[in-house]
Amino acid sequence: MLLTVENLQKSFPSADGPVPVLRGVSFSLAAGRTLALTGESGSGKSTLLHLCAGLDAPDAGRIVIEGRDIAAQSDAGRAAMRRDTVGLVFQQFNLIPSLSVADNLSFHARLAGRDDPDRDAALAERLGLAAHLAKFPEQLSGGQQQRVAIGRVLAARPHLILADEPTGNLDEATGAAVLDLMLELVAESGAAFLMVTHSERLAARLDARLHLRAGQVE
Ligand SMILES: Nc1ncnc2c1ncn2[C@@H]1O[C@H](COP(=O)(O)OP(=O)(O)OP(=O)(O)O)[C@@H](O)[C@H]1O
Repeated sequence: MLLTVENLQKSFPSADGPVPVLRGVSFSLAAGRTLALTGESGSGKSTLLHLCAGLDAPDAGRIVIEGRDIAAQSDAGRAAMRRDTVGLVFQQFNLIPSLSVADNLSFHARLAGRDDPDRDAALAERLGLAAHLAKFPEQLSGGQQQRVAIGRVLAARPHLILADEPTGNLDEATGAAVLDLMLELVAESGAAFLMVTHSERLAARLDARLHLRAGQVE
């Protein structure tokens, strides 16, 4: 299994004491498979995604990525796993405004030491960005910006791609087209893909679904 999550627990502090958000979540995801993470607002989807990305640490339980327990790593070890193994796509595109589209595309691959100009050019072509490489993010539409964010992740060739409502800022038609393209490129890359979505329709396009209710898998 590429990703195995076992009995994950996470609470957040509040004035009335700790509030449990994840209450024993377990699942696994194989390489090349896509999984939609659904559930009501507040059910713990983003929290689960952030833990899988090593952006936060669980209170209990295990997150094993390619045989390594991410929670058992030091901060530096977690940062290295994020850089080398995991790719993240958020609802906010999070592009670097001062860098051109071309430099945004290759940014993560460079950090991971996997920069390949020929591959980047082919990826830009597939993403419909070839004519926009010298532009800056603010000169692109939302759909184009999200395609840059997706390309930036794919260019670094992560084995696990985590996406938090990646089409949430796009209109329905643009969102559906961007998701199709993302799924096609993810399938070609062989990565495992975990995506938070509120949309039943988008969730149905992935191989499987994990539905959270009040911090537990339903
Ligand atoms: N850093 C934090 N500190 C305190 N509480 C938090 C924190 N992050 C999340 N929470 C709480 O945890 C619960 C779950 O939040 P989470 O964002 O994981 O839900 P979600 O299912 O992704 O919701 P949505 O669909 O609205 O994005 C919420 O009640 C939220 O207020």
